[in-house]
Amino acid sequence: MSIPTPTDGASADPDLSAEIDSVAPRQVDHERARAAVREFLLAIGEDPDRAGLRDTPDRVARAATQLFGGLSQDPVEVLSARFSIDHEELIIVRDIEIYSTCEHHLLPFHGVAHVGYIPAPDGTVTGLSKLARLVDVFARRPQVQERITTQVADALVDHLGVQGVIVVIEAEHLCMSMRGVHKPGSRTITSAVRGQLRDPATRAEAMSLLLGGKR
Ligand SMILES: Nc1nc2c(ncn2[C@@H]2O[C@H](COP(=O)(O)OP(=O)(O)OP(=O)(O)O)[C@@H](O)[C@H]2O)c(=O)[nH]1
Ligand SMILES: [Zn+2]
Repeated sequence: MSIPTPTDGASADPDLSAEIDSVAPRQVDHERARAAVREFLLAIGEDPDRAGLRDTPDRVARAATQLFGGLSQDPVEVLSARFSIDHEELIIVRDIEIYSTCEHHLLPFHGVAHVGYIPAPDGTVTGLSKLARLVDVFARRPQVQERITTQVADALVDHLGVQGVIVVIEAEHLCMSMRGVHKPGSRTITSAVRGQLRDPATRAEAMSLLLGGKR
């Protein structure tokens, strides 16, 4: 499979350029989620009081706290871990496993994210794990893949002051695999490129490191 040359991931869709500064914590309302799942089980013709389902509303509500935990997390906080190592060249973390939930069907999509950036001119970087945490902050929300890609790139520009960033996400959407069009195995690839990485030579170097002999 070949990856298309990434284009600027910016979009005219206001949803895609949604404000990513400090978010007001939005904790899952456990009791409300529990009641909604019980109601949903009734709606599909199930008996929520049968033995196998009795604890399901509670389990789903607890799972939602993890799956949508990103709604109460602040990307600014993740990127507050920073230090200067006087490095002004490309830094890439690739193959970051990503699990998210499609906002159209509330079904999972999963795959890998690759994040590369050129630090700010003063050589300030963030911890490598923070790039993966940043991906999770945005993935653990009801999402579309394009928005996660855009939000990760913009967070690095806005809150780490990077000179350039490239984000590529490859994922399989279960809403396309197990229902609807029924195309298991199809992969959606999205990219966002900002700043110096929009230069064709720098972008080409980043892409070859990012895909690192995988294809
Ligand atoms: N662009 C984009 N589309 C997505 C994403 N996740 C799911 N979708 C699509 O959202 C669309 C919703 O289309 P609708 O016609 O409103 O819903 P639907 O009738 O369930 O569509 P089908 O999936 O084609 O059965 C579908 O084409 C999905 O494939 C995503 O991350 N990005
Ligand atoms: Zn979907």
